[in-house]
Amino acid sequence: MSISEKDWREEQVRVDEVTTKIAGQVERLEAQFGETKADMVDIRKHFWDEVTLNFSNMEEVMDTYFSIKQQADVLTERERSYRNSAAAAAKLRRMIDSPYFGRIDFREAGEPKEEPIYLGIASFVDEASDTFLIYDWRAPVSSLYYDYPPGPAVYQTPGGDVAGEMTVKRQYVIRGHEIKLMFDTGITIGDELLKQVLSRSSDAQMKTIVATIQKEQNRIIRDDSHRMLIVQGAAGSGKTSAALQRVAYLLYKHRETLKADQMLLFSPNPLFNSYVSTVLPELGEENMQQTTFQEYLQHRLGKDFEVEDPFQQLEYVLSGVNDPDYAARMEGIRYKSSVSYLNAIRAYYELLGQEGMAFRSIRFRGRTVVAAGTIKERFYSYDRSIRLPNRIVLLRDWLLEQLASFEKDEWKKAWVEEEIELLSTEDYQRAYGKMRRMNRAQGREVSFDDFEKEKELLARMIVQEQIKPVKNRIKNLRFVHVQALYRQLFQEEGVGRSLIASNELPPLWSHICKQTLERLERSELAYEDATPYLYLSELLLGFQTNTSVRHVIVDEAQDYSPFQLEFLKRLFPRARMTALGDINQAIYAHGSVLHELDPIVALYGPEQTEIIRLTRSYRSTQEIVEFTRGMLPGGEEIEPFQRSGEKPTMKVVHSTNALHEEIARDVESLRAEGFASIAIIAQSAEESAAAYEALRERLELRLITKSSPSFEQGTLVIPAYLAKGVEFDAVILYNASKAQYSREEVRKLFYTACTRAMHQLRLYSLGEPTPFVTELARDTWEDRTHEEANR
Ligand SMILES: Nc1ncnc2c1ncn2[C@@H]1O[C@H](COP(=O)(O)OP(=O)(O)OP(=O)(O)O)[C@@H](O)[C@H]1O
Repeated sequence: MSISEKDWREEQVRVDEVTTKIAGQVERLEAQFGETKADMVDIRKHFWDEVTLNFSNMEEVMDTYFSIKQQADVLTERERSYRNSAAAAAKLRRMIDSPYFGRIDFREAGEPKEEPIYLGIASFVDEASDTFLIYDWRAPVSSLYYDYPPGPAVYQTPGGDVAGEMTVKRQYVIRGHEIKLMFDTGITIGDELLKQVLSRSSDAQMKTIVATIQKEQNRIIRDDSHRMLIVQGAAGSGKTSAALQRVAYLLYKHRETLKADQMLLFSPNPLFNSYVSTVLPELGEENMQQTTFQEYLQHRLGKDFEVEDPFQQLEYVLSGVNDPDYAARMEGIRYKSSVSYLNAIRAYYELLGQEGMAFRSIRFRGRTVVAAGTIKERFYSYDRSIRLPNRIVLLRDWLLEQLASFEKDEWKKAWVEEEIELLSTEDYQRAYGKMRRMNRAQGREVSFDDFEKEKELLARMIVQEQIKPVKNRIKNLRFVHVQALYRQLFQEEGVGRSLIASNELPPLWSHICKQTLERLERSELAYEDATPYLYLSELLLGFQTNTSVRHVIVDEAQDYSPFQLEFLKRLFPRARMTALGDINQAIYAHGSVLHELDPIVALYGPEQTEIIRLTRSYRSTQEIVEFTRGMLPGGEEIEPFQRSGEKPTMKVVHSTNALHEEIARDVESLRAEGFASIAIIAQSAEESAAAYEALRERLELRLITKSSPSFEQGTLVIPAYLAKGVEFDAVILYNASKAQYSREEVRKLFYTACTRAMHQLRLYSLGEPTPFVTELARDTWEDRTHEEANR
């Protein structure tokens, strides 16, 4: 639908009017917070002038207290008002440049006239006329823009549904308060603006998509009625984007009660955090908290074990094929993340309620205070109907009593006397001072005329100091020997075998047991053992919980095992969860929760769970999507967005030298074509490092490793698993050979790597190419093997 000259002029006039008003408002706000700031400085400077200090009697002390409090309250109030006006001004300042991106004209049923509604990143009300010149994209009425083409339409409000007719739907690109592009959308016309947006260059950081949110994505963003929202979406279908706009939406909708730091995003790797960190600030919202599951495991288990991270595990899976233990490890990885193992651990916990608990003796200075056997006896003497973690609490209290009675006579022991003699004058003085303070705090004023009395007190204090760590260990329930209990599951005569249903027992179980025990012996915890170990420990000792987090978003959820999600549910008992994933990008060797949706749906039950599927892929050109989807069974369901480019290419070379020459030349030509972000994707960290070493002499480029702090624009060499979730203008697949990619286990990794490309995908193969490509329809890719280098 073409827009008339007159319409353009009128729209530009409106943009000018609105931006002038916004600028006026910004000026007023700035003046206002300038004043507040001056006030704050003044209050800080003269704080004590306004306060009368008098401590002569209780009444005066109280007066002094209240006068200080009053001053402090005034200051806090000014600071809050300053922060609020500063945030409002910052948001509006962004809107001067681009005040809005959409318009709908909507006539409510029963009303004579339609009303134009303009949508922007925040609402703007004209103070003079008290009318909304711009509506926040998250306002109830704004959902019409995302959900309907022109015609009959309905939106929901807290007061009920509002039906009517949409007569115009218009999209704008406004920059520097000038309309650059403007489209009217009809039923038959595709999304012009989306096409424009998608053909741009990729960025080192993700961008907001508010102007072009698609209907099915809008469902994800606005779903507020389920405890668990699962999004299963193809590569590039906007899962992460939708999740981030969802955070912004929820912060807006629940602005009175929900704060950004009550929302937590679990991302696939630390690099990803920097990639998505600009989206919310761009929308004028604060960033949510971000972490990785590994960070949490490390925090909880890092003191006791060397905890393997998922990337180390994956490197082994990729490169350890010739290791004699490989098959057992692979089977172990799969089994230890399965529902069957989760059930076995739960059954183990039940069993431990009856028998088999393991404890550590309580010892002090090499002597046993309470032996492990005695602790065990005591534990099983408690009523079996008391829940196991509660019995442990009873045990803890009992052990503390035992320790206290042990401590009572300890000060008379010879070692204490020796310790006193060994005290330097300084230590003595310090101990003496401390003793006096302690006594005073307990209301005892002791005179130290009596040498014997003084020595006794000192001796008691020495014992108290030394016994403190033992007491703390008891308080922290360290007397429960979780390591031995976990080990027990794998011991030859152990219980593991009996707990696992015989048809579920992995064939290589004995070998898995041997491997696991050897590793535990070295105080190492394999990635596949880390969550089960922690889960068992929490079942026994009580789950640690975080009740302040209200919303947990799990990105790349296909990489989580049922254990891990169960864990998150327990850890955040008051949170809703959004899990985003793509089963086709499940790169780890373990089973994925998304594979069969059952375990993930079972987490909160089907009534509280909503599943949304996204099949349209926005990232890559139609040619790249047609190529990559062929690699997957059922891939034909993935729909490309109509944006054309070149077909992916494959070039076979026969020496590493030729490989590097060709890649270097290709990068130069891609740069010359204006592509700013180019990734050379290798299979593993090892291969990336080798590629980087060889290419750095020929090209300016950066190597990305798991400890790189952020992505930057430019040419990168990166292992496939770190490129997850991220995108590049052009992707060069470093060595798509049969030797590297033929096992089924790496198909998804290969798919993930190829789907990172937005505009160009070029594959190189040293020797025979991967069957993942050669078995694809021949018209989906181009063979450039026999082309001259200088095409
Ligand atoms: N509605 C939209 N408007 C504009 N761009 C969009 C839209 N939806 C998705 N995109 C773009 O498509 C690309 C892919 O989106 P995103 O990274 O969110 O997908 P994803 O499903 O998380 O992908 P993957 O699973 O492959 O990591 C991004 O560049 C994003 O900006």
